[in-house]
Amino acid sequence: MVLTVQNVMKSFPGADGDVPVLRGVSLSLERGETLALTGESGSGKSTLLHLIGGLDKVDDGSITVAGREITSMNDRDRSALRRTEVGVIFQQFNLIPSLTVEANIAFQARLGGAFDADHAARLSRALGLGDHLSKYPEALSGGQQQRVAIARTLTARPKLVLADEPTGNLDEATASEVLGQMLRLVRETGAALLMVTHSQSVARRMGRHVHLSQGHVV
Ligand SMILES: Nc1ncnc2c1ncn2[C@@H]1O[C@H](COP(=O)(O)OP(=O)(O)OP(=O)(O)O)[C@@H](O)[C@H]1O
Repeated sequence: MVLTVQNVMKSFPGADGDVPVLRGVSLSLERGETLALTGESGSGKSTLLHLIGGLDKVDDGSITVAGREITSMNDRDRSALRRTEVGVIFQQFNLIPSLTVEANIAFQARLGGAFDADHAARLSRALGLGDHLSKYPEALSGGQQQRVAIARTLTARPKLVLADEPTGNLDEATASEVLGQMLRLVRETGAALLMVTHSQSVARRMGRHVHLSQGHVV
């Protein structure tokens, strides 16, 4: 199992006391599995992704990533795990403007000490970025920038990829193509993928689908 989420609870402070967002969420993902996470706006999808990514802390319950329980880890160990085992792809690409495409792609793997130039070159080619490696992000289209963000994440060989509406701001045809490339590469690298999406057509292309409602997975 790459990911096990057990009975996770999370509330945020509101005007009239704490407002529960996750009320006992459980799910799991095996190596190579792809899972779509849907739910209404405000249902807690991003919150759950942040907790799994170790960017926020649960109130109760446990989260195990690549065999390690993260809720009891200190911040340093959690960031180390995030660098080496977890890859995150958000709607905003968060590319570094002063680095070339090639350096952006290498960045995360270098940070985690796992850079493999051949692997990076293969991923760049597979994502159609071969001719753009010496350019800077500003010279690329949105779809190309998103492909760089995907290549950057997968170059680090994460066991778990967390994606929050990664193709949400691309036109339909480009979104479909980028998603196809991403799914193929995730499968090839054997990673597990958890993807938040509002799109039923995106959800249908994933191996499994869970829906977040009233603080529970249904
Ligand atoms: N840091 C925070 N402090 C207070 N409330 C928060 C915080 N983060 C999220 N919330 C609240 O938790 C609820 C769930 O938010 P979350 O962003 O997880 O929803 P979502 O399902 O990802 O929504 P969307 O589809 O609109 O992105 C919302 O009511 C939000 O206002």
